[in-house]
Amino acid sequence: MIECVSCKAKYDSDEIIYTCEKCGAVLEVVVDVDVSKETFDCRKDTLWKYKEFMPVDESKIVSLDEGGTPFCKCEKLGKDLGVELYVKVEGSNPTGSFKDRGMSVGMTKAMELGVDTVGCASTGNTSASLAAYAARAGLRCIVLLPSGKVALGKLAQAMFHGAEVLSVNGNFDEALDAVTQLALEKHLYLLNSINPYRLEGQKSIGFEIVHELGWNSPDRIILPVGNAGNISAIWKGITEFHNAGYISNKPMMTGIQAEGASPIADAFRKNAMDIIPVKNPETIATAIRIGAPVSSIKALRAIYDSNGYSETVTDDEILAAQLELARKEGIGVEPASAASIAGLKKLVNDGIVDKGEQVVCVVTGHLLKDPNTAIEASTEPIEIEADVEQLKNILLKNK
Ligand SMILES: Cc1ncc(COP(=O)(O)O)c(C=O)c1O
Ligand SMILES: N[C@@H](CCOP(=O)(O)O)C(=O)O
Repeated sequence: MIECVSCKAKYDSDEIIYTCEKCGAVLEVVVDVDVSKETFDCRKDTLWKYKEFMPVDESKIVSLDEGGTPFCKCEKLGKDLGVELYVKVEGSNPTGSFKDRGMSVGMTKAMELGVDTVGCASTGNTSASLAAYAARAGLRCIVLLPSGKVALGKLAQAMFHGAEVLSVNGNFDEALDAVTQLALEKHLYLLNSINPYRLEGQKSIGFEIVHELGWNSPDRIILPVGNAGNISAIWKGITEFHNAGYISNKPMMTGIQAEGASPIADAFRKNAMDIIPVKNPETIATAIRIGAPVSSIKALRAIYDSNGYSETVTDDEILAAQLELARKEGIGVEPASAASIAGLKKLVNDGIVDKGEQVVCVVTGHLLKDPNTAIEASTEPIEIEADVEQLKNILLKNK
């Protein structure tokens, strides 16, 4: 069953519907599961390990073995900040971002519904993931990208996996409005996170975190927020495991936005439930360059209900955190992902995060998604001849 998050109107799971016909709010899939947590033992480490919680037809699964991503303890960074820090490395998914979790379940639903064309608007990662999963499923794929604002790696993925790529003169929010209209006119099945089945896949990040911690919740989960689906999904997953009795506590959900694209952090500051959309969002972290997040209600609920927090970080803070994570811990992430680390640093400094807290930062996409930003932040290679004496000189000079 699908339910409106606001007026609680109910819809059949066979209906292709994205928002409530009665009040216009976003929808969520209601799952009712009664299995013991031991059920998941000895299963392959993909999100389908938790298949009882995935409300789709098991015989139609479209998968690239997404999920089961690394959960790295960051001793050095954690010590510097005075917290017990873990990083959930979502860049290790098949196309290099957490979107694959959502796409696997969303594409399975598409197969169940028998659609022939799927589509999305994207700042890059959704399109890369959708293109790969559509190829796997054998469906036509249309993606709308804001012209000139998509990182190179993501664009290459969408094109190479065979999506029909449309470059829109406008920003992500405008592209999403346009593709949503196409979906409402039934030209394609929309697989942005406004589709509640996308979030069913992404909730598995929450499942894996508490499972990794021995069926315990961390004190806090911090993640970057753009269209606001992921924070909502992780909270849904945590809540479902809590309701199932697998865990007894829940984390403070903490959403970080870029300063130039921060409607949710702005609403949080005012203790409000409604956002004021940002007309011209701007940030170097193109993945979260979003002014009107479709899941803002779900995200703000997650933050308020969990006694969580929301904060902004500057582009400079994002780039510094990206470099620090790469150099101190060997974890390469794209700029948007580093917003979680930048946010943690700011919240420690401001005394919002307590010393000794157990914190999980979700880093959402791989470094190679945005090679240009990485190269610009690095020192150029030194040109030399293949000469041992010259090499030795350089080694000694740089020691
Ligand atoms: C790498 C990356 N991080 C974070 C986000 C933000 O996630 P959400 O839109 O679910 O808030 C996105 C896309 O939106 C992304 O591509
Ligand atoms: N960063 C996203 C923006 C779209 O988000 P979605 O989760 O609603 O698909 C992207 O990668 O395109």
